[in-house]
Amino acid sequence: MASGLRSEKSLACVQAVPVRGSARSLKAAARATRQERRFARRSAFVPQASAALVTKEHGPAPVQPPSAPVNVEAQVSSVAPNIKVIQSICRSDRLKYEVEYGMRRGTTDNSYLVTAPGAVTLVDVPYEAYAENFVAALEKQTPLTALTHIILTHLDAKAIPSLELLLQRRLAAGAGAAGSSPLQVVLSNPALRLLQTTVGEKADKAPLLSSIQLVVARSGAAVAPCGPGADDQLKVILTPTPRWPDLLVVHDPLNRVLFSSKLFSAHAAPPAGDALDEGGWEAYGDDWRFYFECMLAPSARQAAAALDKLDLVPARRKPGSAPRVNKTSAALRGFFRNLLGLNRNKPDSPAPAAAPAEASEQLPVSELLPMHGPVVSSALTQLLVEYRRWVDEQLAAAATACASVFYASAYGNTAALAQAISRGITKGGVAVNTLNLELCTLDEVAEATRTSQGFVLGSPTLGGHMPTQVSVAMGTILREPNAKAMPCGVFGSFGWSGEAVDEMEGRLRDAGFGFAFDAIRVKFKPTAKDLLMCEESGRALAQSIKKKLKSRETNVVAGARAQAASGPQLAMGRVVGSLSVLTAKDEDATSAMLASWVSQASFDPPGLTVAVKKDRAIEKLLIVGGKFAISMVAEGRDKKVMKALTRPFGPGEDRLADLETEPSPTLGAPVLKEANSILECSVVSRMEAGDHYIVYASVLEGKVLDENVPTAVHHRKVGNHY
Ligand SMILES: Cc1cc2nc3c(=O)[nH]c(=O)nc-3n(C[C@H](O)[C@H](O)[C@H](O)COP(=O)(O)O)c2cc1C
Repeated sequence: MASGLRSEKSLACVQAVPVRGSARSLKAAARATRQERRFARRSAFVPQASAALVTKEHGPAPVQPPSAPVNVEAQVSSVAPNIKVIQSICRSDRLKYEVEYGMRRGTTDNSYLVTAPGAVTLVDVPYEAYAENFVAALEKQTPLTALTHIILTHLDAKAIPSLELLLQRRLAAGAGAAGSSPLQVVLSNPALRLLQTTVGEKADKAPLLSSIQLVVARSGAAVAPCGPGADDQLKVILTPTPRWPDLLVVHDPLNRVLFSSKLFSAHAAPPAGDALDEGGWEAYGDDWRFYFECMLAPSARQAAAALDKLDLVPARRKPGSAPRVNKTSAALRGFFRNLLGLNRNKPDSPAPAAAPAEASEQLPVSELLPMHGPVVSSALTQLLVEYRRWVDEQLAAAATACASVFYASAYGNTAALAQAISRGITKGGVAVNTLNLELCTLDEVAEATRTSQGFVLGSPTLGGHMPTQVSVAMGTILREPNAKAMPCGVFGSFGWSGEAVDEMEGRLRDAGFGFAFDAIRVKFKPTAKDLLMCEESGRALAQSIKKKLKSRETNVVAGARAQAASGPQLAMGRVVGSLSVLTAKDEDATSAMLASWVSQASFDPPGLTVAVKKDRAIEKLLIVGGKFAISMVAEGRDKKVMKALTRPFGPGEDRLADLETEPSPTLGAPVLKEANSILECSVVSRMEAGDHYIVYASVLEGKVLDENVPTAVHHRKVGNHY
């Protein structure tokens, strides 16, 4: 298709190709129409547009408002005696170059500096916005002329300016003099091609490539020293995924750390002075999971292959110059392997730890050094266990049902919608394959359609139409014989007229397709409410797919559920809870749910827990720091409330429409006028508990509205449903 990066599929934002030449932009600005000028004033999020999507046929490009400067900082910390991490940090959510939404906690781009006798190795360079700060921080750690190796675990087009700046400064500092050994840049083949086509094509930058030696990484190859011993060599392992075909990780056997690149990353900026995951799972568990769901869940097969290949085993840091043999005891190793699910197909296999470490492919790790977010140390074992579980969940879902999300996006707005819809599908228990139409081939579109049970199509409106990439892909989808039987949906961001979504909807409707949710049209950048609606729409598609698959199997009626209930489930049904309505608010997004699994959990400070099913869209609003209100339902008024909240709701539908509400005093979240008391809460922590999250919240405010009526109790017959 349009882009040169044909083999790449992508969940998130397009590989933006810079629109070159300010002169061209100025001329275009002079020709901009009134509407386009209005667009320029209103469009808040305008990163570099994708030149492949925004073509001349769409008319002159609107004036781009100057991007507000993003505050970035660089923080350097030691993570091992000879390893430093340079964290390029953005504490706002403005740097959305990968995950397009939900980046409330900022992010970091991590680079690592490994010093060994005769070698100084830099692992990764950050995104261009950090370039100046990063190079300045690096220069404080080592003269640039002392660098012997750079390993690029993944090369994004937007990180290339940082690499260029580093190489320029290195040359200016006198590197490359006759007789000096060249700087080796180790990278995978796809990254090499990207570097050659971008830097190599710029006349002023091409000489930078001749100042370095490009080394294509082979899996298992030792690429640079990491310590004094002959065996102390950084080893490269290729772990490509459709989104990141160039991905590789690097193992340091001396320090027992893995430079894990995108794996085990999170978009969260640790507090100043903290490079590690202080606070462990409680502090970052949600961030790791969110990153996994957005970035790796759509490539679960490749993520599983990478985990199998790496075979990571938690190990203690080697004291001093201890021998290289992994001393983790056989029993401990067997335990971890079971925990990580690595023995699951070989129940009778002998304890793998019996073999010496050198003979096995296992990689002992005491810390994971990812590309984004905190260094994983205290939560290491749990994160390894959870990754395996998340991957297995995705593979299990994919074995039964899969949906494809096809989209294109010039400015990232439609990409943000695609991500939220994809997450909703995943949460609904259906595997997702998200393809950026600008980066994938038509064969991939056809193959994805053939292997899916539902699909969603997203497009921005450019020049009054959907871009050619979307229209051509749509033709491919329509030609697939199985497509018509699938539930589908359309979505898109637009500026003023929004024809693309109408065109897609019209063509699909005319061809007799059935829609799982109403067309989603969002003006410019989606708000919190739009994204919540997208998640709900994704979930609606997942439900529709599952319903179709189920209708082919035996129908499980509600009564059968009770009959099939076992002793423990029947006994669990006798556990009662007080009936309440939980309402959460975030910017313009509000959601509500009936909650009877609410319990007081602390006297001082006053605190309570609520169990929230993992697939609920409201879960997104109940992250740490999220605010919510609880309305305790009064006895005698429970039937009306139950009726109003247990009916099915469409995506974006007001769940409180049938109930009388008013804003709560401090948070402004809607609360029931007829409640006997209300509580306003702030989420302190949450943990996974089977198919629910247990949310612990401190109570900020509370008020009794009706002293005389007790709270309604929710009685059930069985414990396998509410
Ligand atoms: C060159 C150009 C032409 C556009 N033409 C239209 C148009 O005809 N109608 C419209 O509603 N919006 C138009 N827009 C606005 C985009 O649809 C809007 O910015 C949208 O948020 C882009 O979505 P994206 O971020 O997914 O690319 C245009 C934008 C550009 C840059």
